[in-house]
Amino acid sequence: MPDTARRGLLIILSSPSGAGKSTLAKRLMNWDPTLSFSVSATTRDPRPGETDGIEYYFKTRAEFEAMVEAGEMLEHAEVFGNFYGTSKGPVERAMSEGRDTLFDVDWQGGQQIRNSSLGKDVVSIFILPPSIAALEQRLRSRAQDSDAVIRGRMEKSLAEISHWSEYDYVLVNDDLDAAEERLRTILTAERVRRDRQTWLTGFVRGLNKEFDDR
Ligand SMILES: Nc1ncnc2c1ncn2[C@@H]1O[C@H](COP(=O)(O)OP(=O)(O)OP(=O)(O)O)[C@@H](O)[C@H]1O
Ligand SMILES: Nc1nc2c(ncn2[C@@H]2O[C@H](COP(=O)(O)O)[C@@H](O)[C@H]2O)c(=O)[nH]1
Repeated sequence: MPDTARRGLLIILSSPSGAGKSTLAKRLMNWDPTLSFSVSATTRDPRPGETDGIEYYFKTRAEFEAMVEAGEMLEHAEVFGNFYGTSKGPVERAMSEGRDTLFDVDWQGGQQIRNSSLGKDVVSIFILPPSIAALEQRLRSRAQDSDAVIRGRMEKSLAEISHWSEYDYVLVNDDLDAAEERLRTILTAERVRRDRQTWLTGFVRGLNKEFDDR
């Protein structure tokens, strides 16, 4: 096989709040521990059981703004009244090691990553709930947010859903096992495509060199 370094894929998961991104991301990470999860920074308060550096890096507004000012962020956005963002460093490191990175970001983050210099390595997946009633039921059964927060998130759900067509894939998270299986299939197919491209790039480079050396 030609010796061309393989680049990691950037796998973006977006959905309205409560459709199941974090649940599916955790399942994918269990299936393939070589995946790197992009831990975002946020100004939102930690939920019970959340640990700094695991689910998020919890920041004050001033700390978050300083990261943006320093040009550290690949993307950032205000979502439900708090700031969320992705640091460039860990993503670039994982990519250069050929490791695929999973992102749980809203549509604004998805757009910014797609439009960044890393955009050609993006595979974007939009996750839909089976119904709006199921979405609300999931937010309530998660039992992590106040009634007012859940109402606010439900009000924004259609605006988030309106961006579905910007994504490479759309999948309905009805049955969790079935949705995980569909995600695995997408990832496996996209990896085959990437590896084929990497191989071909090296092969054509070899042909050019052979031609030049004649
Ligand atoms: N297919 C499913 N069927 C039933 N419940 C589900 C399913 N997928 C996820 N859930 C549940 O729905 C709730 C919300 O899921 P999760 O926290 O993964 O959503 P999310 O999209 O990451 O939300 P947010 O955008 O707010 O972070 C959780 O309690 C989770 O266990
Ligand atoms: N643009 C970004 N959006 C992000 C990022 N990390 C998370 N999110 C999105 O925020 C909402 C709310 O998340 P929650 O943990 O408070 O429930 C959800 O839609 C996430 O996808 C990020 O780095 N950038």
